[in-house]
Amino acid sequence: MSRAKYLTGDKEGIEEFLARFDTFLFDCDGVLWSGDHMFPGTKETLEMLRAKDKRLVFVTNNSTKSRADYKKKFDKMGIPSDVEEVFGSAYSAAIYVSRILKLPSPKNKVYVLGEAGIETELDSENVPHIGGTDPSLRRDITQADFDGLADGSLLDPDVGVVLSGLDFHVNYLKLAHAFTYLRKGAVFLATNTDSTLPMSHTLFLGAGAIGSPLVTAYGKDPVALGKPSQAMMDAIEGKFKLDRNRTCMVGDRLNTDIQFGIEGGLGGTLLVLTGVTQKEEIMGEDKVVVPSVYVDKLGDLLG
Ligand SMILES: O=C(O)[C@H](O)[C@H](O)COP(=O)(O)O
Ligand SMILES: [Mg+2]
Repeated sequence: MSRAKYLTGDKEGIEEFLARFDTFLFDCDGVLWSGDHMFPGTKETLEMLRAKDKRLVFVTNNSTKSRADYKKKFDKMGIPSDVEEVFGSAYSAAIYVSRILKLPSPKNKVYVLGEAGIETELDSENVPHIGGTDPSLRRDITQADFDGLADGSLLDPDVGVVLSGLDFHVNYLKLAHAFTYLRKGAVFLATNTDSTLPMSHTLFLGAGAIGSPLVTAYGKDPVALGKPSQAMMDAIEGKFKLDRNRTCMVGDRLNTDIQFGIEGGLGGTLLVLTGVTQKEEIMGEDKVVVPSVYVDKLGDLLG
């Protein structure tokens, strides 16, 4: 038995739950889709919520895509959306660096371990950056690299931050650059530290797994700016003027999405079982992170 209420098939319970909220914060991977495969009923459920005048915000930890990239994905999936409804961990990290950390220029340059989504969002906040998708880094490390990192001749003196995210092109050379900047005093940030990535209806290495070599070598954890970080929730509240009590977080992962909603004091959290979390993880009276309600898949909200 779970403290969370099971709503699949409970038409009345669904209607009552949805009526409690004006805004739904939607996680993406594992809730709307698995990679490019949209779950059945997703499009219709989002349309139903919009027809009820609910406001939707797409809050993803996937930092490989920018807000504009997600808008293109929504368009490709046939999901009506506005780019301003997307708030990803890459954007969350970019505004943290530019508006909260605010290192004095020129020492505010970011070394990126990640994909173009991070670079695009740093550009949107006029934050200088290196690394990332630089093709010159997609090769084996050489003795000259070791020597150049050691004597500093390969280092950019303006790098003040290392930002780690999901990187499908990670290698020893990129990690060696990031590690050396950390040892030189750079601030250690992460877009998110999800251990796994839901993809093709199974799990692969997530951003947290990609950045873990740095954590092991450097001996310190990064400050993560994605879910469950409340810096992200505060930024979302500020941008969308949330009434937290009338806001619900919809997610597939207990230690990011549901924890994000609970720690953010939202009116409710809804777990779907199409992503990372399995039903057994919310069963039993001893579980710490438990959603308000759960369904097998998002489309079950259609009743
Ligand atoms: O490893 C990652 O970055 C995450 O698994 C992934 O991107 C999660 O995306 P979300 O479920 O927050 O949309
Ligand atoms: Mg997810």
